[in-house]
Amino acid sequence: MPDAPAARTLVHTGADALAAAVAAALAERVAAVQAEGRTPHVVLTGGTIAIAIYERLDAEAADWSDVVYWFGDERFVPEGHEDRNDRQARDSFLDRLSVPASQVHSMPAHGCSTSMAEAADGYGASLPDEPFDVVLLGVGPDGHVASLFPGFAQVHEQERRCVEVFDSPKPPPERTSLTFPALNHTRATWFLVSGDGKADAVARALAADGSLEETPARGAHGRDETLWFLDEDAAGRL
Ligand SMILES: O=C1O[C@H](COP(=O)(O)O)[C@@H](O)[C@H](O)[C@H]1O
Repeated sequence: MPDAPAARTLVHTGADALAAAVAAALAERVAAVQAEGRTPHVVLTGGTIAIAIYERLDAEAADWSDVVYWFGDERFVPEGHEDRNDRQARDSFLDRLSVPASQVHSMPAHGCSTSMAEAADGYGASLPDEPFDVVLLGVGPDGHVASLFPGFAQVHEQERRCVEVFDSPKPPPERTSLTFPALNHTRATWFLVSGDGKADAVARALAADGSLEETPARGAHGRDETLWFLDEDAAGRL
């Protein structure tokens, strides 16, 4: 298989401009896939900039109901809890754009009938065989993506597509997360990063040398495209 193309950075003046640009780019990509006669599969992330992007998604710019939505990670708290990434996505765009619940594949919540490991494996087994169209990823100041944290064994998982995470350094402590084999089964990976607090992580992720152990974001890439949507603060140490 040919090597994935090199990552590209797209730097915007601030968080608002970044959010508007990603919202427009996502609408364009979704509409382009729909024009090919396919239903796009998009992996959602949580996080501050992601919510700002979701709030800007324009009802007229694409058919948001004809998209299948997945999650890159989730907080293992009860359904409807405000810490849930799916709750944040519902509040910021899924409900507003009347996306049917059948199009949204949430990760299991605390209170489901299985263990976290079984819940993670069940989600992994439900993932499509075809590559995702776009995987959206926020990046933590420590360089984590999804719930793959520096120094955690889950960063190196090669067999399971979704895993349980205990003792997350960022609350809440219990989570489930796609692994790199699942996250990288995608045509496009878009990193969404805003703010000075993430500038070191961005610089480490894009440096020629470095380790996945220290900066998990180094491990995510798309088969056709890897884009880093940044604001000037997040790009400040490149
Ligand atoms: O815990 C998480 O954090 C990251 C980034 O969040 P932010 O608030 O620093 O932007 C997010 O990408 C991930 O999905 C989430 O579970």
